[in-house]
This record gives sequence, structure tokens and C-alpha cells, in this order.
Amino acid sequence: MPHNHKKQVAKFYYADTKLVNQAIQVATETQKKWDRTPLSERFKIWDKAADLMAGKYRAKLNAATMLGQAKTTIQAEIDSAAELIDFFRLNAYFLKEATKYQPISENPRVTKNSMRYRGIDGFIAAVSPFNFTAIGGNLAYTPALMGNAVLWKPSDTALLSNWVTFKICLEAGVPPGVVNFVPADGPVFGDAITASPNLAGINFTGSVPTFTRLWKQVGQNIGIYKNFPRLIGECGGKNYHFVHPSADVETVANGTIRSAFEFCGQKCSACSRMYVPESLWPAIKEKLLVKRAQLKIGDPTDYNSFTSAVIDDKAFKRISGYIEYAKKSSNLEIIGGGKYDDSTGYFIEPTIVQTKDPKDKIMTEEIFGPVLTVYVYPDNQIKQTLELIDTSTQFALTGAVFAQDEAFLRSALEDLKMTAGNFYINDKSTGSVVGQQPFGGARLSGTNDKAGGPHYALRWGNPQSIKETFVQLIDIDYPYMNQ
Ligand SMILES: NC(=O)c1ccc[n+]([C@@H]2O[C@H](COP(=O)([O-])OP(=O)(O)OC[C@H]3O[C@@H](n4cnc5c(N)ncnc54)[C@H](O)[C@@H]3O)[C@@H](O)[C@H]2O)c1
Ligand SMILES: N[C@@H](CCC=O)C(=O)O
Repeated sequence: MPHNHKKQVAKFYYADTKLVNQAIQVATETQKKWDRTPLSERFKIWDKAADLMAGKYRAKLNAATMLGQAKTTIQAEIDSAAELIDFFRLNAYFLKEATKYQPISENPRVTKNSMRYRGIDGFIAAVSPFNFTAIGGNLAYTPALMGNAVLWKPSDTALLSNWVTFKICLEAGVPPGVVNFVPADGPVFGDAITASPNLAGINFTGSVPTFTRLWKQVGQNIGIYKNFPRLIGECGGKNYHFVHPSADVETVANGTIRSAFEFCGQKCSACSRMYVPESLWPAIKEKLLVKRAQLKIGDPTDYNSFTSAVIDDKAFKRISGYIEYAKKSSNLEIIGGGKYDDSTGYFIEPTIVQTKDPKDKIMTEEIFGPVLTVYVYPDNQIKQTLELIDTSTQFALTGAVFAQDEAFLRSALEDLKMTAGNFYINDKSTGSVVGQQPFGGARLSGTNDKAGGPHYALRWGNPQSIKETFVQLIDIDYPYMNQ
């Protein structure tokens, strides 16, 4: 039954503290053995998993993502087929390349230096969000590829697709105990892992408040751990589209509609605030409104649906709360959409708001839903508007600039340097591809460790330098003293 019909698709047993602790014990014990499995063996397993995802289980994975997370066919294919497979193949490729590096041995007959790539003794907790099946797979399996053992806590609202991913990896040959699937209430899981001396790292993607809580708990417990836990957190955004007076109007309108409303704006990279010059606003407004009105919102299993329902009642309340706020505010005007209805599912119309105040909370807080707010700026205030983009929110995840003026584009790259970890020129702020646009942002958007990039797997490594000497250590003098 599609998610938007408000029916449970599967029932899972939720782990209590005792069970989480048992999983920690299993993982910690398994890690030692798993870390001895040669990398070449692990690469074969990852390759097999990617083959299974691309072949035998492709339809099942996509169906699970559609039914469980209300993604349309195309959005499911982008996520649980393409991106998930890319993570498995490219992380293995990047790690193969990285391990080619060996330190300098000046005279290999005297001394050989080498580096081996180990996991971290203990366990890694992978805590994943609802919105991408691929992100869950990456958070859990990239540390595992590196030789770690993992407790994977899926989101309550992505259980089905995450479970299918887990089963595929078992079939591909990831030994039991290496990745442990642990559905649990968030705080129960968070409290248990941060209280364990064996916690070696947290690989988190989700909201700022959840990551902040986990970081604080680790800080409070810092004296108890065997290792300093590694903390990776990819969090929220308030992503922008900045339109220069030289921009191509068609590109702006199409890119913005896709970025703001695909998957109901429930992408961390979705465009949520837009800055348009007065001179282009009439043309852009008209195109945005026409295109918005054409979007079909319905069942994700209907091929004609552009998007479906938002993920759950909590999201529905939060997003409709912003719409109600916009209706009441004298600074804000809803110019498109604005209706919502949860009688058959958590449906919210793609909504476009115009604001007089570029610092209104609707322009600064993450909404994570299909609400786009536009601020129309005077054409002679480009610099001031760029400054506003940089300073008005605490996030720095994605941003896009639309312009045909080359000189402006080069200066915008500098003026907006710190505003986004993923910066787009004449393209929408969403849709990063593994290996092509490594993903992540700084400031409160996260630790910017760039999932899908060449260094990500190494963040989970525990390299060991080895020096072997083949000659006798003849005395205690320094070498130059014998010359
Ligand atoms: N930057 C990125 O790469 C990226 C990608 C996807 C999503 N996101 C962000 O994720 C958020 C949406 O996802 P969400 O609603 O699933 O986020 P969330 O923070 O509500 O949940 C994320 C995960 O944390 C778990 N959790 C909740 N409380 C916990 C606790 N006390 N201890 C341990 N785990 C706990 C949840 O059950 C879930 O598995 C948005 O803010 C979005 O921007 C960021
Ligand atoms: N790769 C995705 C990441 C979105 C996060 O939720 C994108 O850029 O659209």
C-alpha cells in the first residue's frame, strides 16, 4: 500500500537498550575478524552487492523506496538504484586508488616503509535519514568497507528500503555481524551508543538538533571511550537560487521548480529561498506559476505524478504550519498553492510565497517541504543581496547562481564562497551525483566530509605506518658521525 495512504508497509521490532547493547557486543567482536578479511575480498563483495542492486533486486529496491518513502518512479530510480549502486562501486574504486599510495622508502634494501589500512577497533553507529535509501546504504556500508563493524539505525520512515538493502548485502557476502540492522527509537539508540566505551564513530545524516544532541552526548562522555569517536554529520540546509539580471529566464524557472518541488522539497539540497531582480520578476513569476500549476501531485505509483505526499504527520504539521504562518503575515503573500489536505494522505500543494522581508524566518529556517519563498531585490543591490545570502542563515549546504554575465559569475564565486558546500552555476541546487559532485556543506549544514568523493572512505580508516629495517643497527651513534 503506498505510503501516502497512511498505511504501515511493514512492522519491525524496535530494539530496546538491552538489544542495542547486544548488537554493540556483536559488532565489536566481529570487527576484529572482519578487519582481517583482505581488501581484495571486500571489493569483490561490494561489486557483487552493486550487481545485485543493479540487476536481480533493482525493481524490488525501487518499489520499496516508492511504497515506503512515497517517491515517484523516477525519484526512486535516481535514489535506490542509481545513487546506491554508485556509492558501492565508487567508494570501492576510490579506496582502491587511495591504497595505491605507499610512503617513500629511500633505500628499500635498507628500509621499507609501508601503510596498511585498518578499521577502528570498536563499532561505528550509522544513523540515517528517511529521505534517501542511498544515503542509508552509504552511511552503513562505507565504514564497513574500510574494516569497521557497524550498527545501522535506519529512520522509522525508511525501514522497508533500508531492510531490502541490508538483505542484499548479506546475500552478496557481507558476513553477519559486520553491519547490524537495528531499528530503534532515536533517543534509545543514541543514548545506548554514546554510553558505550567501544563507540568508534558516528556516521550521521539528518537534522541539526539530532546531530547536536549526539555530539553533546559524546562530549559529556569523552573520558569513557577507547578511541576518540569520529563524528561525521551531514545536516540541513536553507538552499538558495540567486538570479542575476543577465540570467536566462527559462533555465531559472525550470531549475527552480525541480529543485524546490521534486520529492516535495524533502531533499537537504532543495531550493527554499530565491532572490530575483525586479527587472526579471514579472517574466520569472509568470513561468513559475504556470509550471507549478501543471505539476500533478498524487500516488507515487502513478507514472504521471510529479510528487506525492510528504513523509509523515509530523512533517505535514510542520510544513502546513509555515503555510499558515505565511497566510497570516503581512510581510508574506502566497502567490501559488497554499492548500494542504491529510484526508487520504499527507498532501501539500507546491507553494510559492513572496516576501518583503529577506530575513523573515521563512527565508532562514529549514522547512524541508514544498515551500519556496522569493525575495525580489532592486537591480542595483546585487552586492547587498549576496551579502544577505551569506549572513542570513546558519546553513551552507547548496546554492545556485543564474547569470550569463561571466565577470559576475567569477566574482560571485568569491562573494558566495562560504555559503555552500555544493555550488551550482546555471543549474538547480539539487541532484548531485556520486563521483561527480561530492556532496556536503559546512557551517550548521555539517562536517562537509563529502559523501561520494574520493576521501570519504578514508575518514573511516585507521591507517598504520610500518617501517621494516633490513640492516643491523650497528651502534648508538648518529649516522653522520660515522662519515
Ligand atoms: N546534508 C545531507 O547530506 C543531508 C542528506 C539528507 C538529509 N539531510 C537532512 O536530514 C533531515 C531530514 O531527515 P530526518 O527527518 O530523518 O532527520 P532526523 O534528524 O529527524 O532523523 C535522522 C535519524 O536520526 C534518528 N534519531 C532521532 N533522534 C535521535 C537520537 N536522539 N539519537 C540517535 N538517533 C536519533 C532518527 O530516527 C533518524 O534515523 C533534514 O534536516 C535534511 O536536511 C541532510
Ligand atoms: N544527492 C542529493 C542529496 C540530497 C540530500 O538529501 C542531491 O543533491 O539531490
